[in-house]
Amino acid sequence: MSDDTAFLSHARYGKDKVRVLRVVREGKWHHIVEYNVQALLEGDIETSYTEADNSVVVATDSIKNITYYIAKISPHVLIPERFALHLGTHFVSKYPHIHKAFVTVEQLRWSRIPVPGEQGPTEHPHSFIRDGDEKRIVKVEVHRLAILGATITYLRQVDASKGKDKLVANVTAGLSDLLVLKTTESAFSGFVRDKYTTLKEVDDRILSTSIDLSYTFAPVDIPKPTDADVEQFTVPADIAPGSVWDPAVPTRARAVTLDTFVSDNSASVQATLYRMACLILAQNAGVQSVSYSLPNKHYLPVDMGYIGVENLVPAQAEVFMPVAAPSGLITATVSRK
Ligand SMILES: O=c1[nH]c(=O)c2[nH]c(=O)[nH]c2[nH]1
Repeated sequence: MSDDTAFLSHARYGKDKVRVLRVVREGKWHHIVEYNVQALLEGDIETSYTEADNSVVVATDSIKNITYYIAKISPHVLIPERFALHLGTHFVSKYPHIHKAFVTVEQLRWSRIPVPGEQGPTEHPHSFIRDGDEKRIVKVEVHRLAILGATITYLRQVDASKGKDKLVANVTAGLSDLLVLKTTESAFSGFVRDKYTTLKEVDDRILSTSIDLSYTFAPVDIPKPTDADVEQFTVPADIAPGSVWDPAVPTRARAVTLDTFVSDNSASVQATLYRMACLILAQNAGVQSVSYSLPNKHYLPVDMGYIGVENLVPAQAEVFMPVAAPSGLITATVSRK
C-alpha cells in the first residue's frame, strides 16, 4: 500500500513485560534476580509496516524466547547492566538487518531473610523477602555503527556490506520507588508571596518523597561477539571505577542518595536534589548526567483548634494527615561540565 501524503517516519517493535526469575546456585548459597524486561528493535523493518512483509520480522515471541535464553546462558545475568548489554548485543549481532536494540530491565527487590545465628542474626542462603517496592532500572541502547574510513555512521544509512562495523552502547541506570521520610531538618521558606499564596513558611516539617533516580554514562564501545552463534559477551578486563562496568556505581548512587536525604538540613526538595546529583557525579567518573524525579509527598499537621488542642506549631506537631494528591513534583538533571 502506498500513500502520497504519508510515510513511515519511525518504527520500533519488540516484547514488553517479559518476566523472568533467574536462580544462580553457588553451593548452598543461591542468588536470585527477578527482572521485568522490555526488548525493542529498530533496523530495516519498514516493509513489515508498509508492505505487510513479515520476512524482516523477528517475531516478538522469538524476542521473548531470546530474553529467556540469554538469562539462561549469560554469565552476567546477576548484574542488570551487563545482562541488558548482553541481550542487546545479541540482537544486533545475530540479525544483520537489526541495527539498534533498546533493552530496559526493571529489577524487583528480593533480599535475604535474616535468621538467628550463633553470633547474632545472619542471612538465609536460599530464602528471600520482598522488602519494598523499590526497583533497579537499567536502560541500554546497543547500536551497530558502520566505520567508513575515519567516519562512523549509523549502519542503516550506508551499505552495510561495504564497511566494518562496531557496537556502541548508551546506558542509563538508576532506581525508582525508593520511599523515604524524615520528621525534621527540613524547612521551606522565602518563596514567592502574592495573592495566590496560602502556604505558611515553616522552619520544620516532614519531608517525604518516592525517589526516582537515573544516571547516564558516557557512550561505551562493546566488544563484538566472535563465536559462531554470536552469544558470547565479554566484559573488559580492566574496569574503570565509576564506569558502566563498575558494579559499585548503583550501590554508591543509592547510598549517597540516602545519606544526603538523612544529613542535609533541607531548604527545599530542589536544593536537596541538587546536592544528591552533584555527589553522584563527583563519585562516579563515567557518569555524564544525573536526573531525579522527587514527588513532595505532603504530610499536613492536623488543626485541632476545634477541640482546643495545639497541633500546628511546626516542630511540635504530632498528628499529620498524609495527602496522596496533589503532590509537588520536583525534577532536575545535573550534568558534568
Ligand atoms: O521543597 C519544596 N519545594 C517547593 O517548590 C514547594 N512548593 C510547596 O508548596 N512546597 C514546597 N516544598
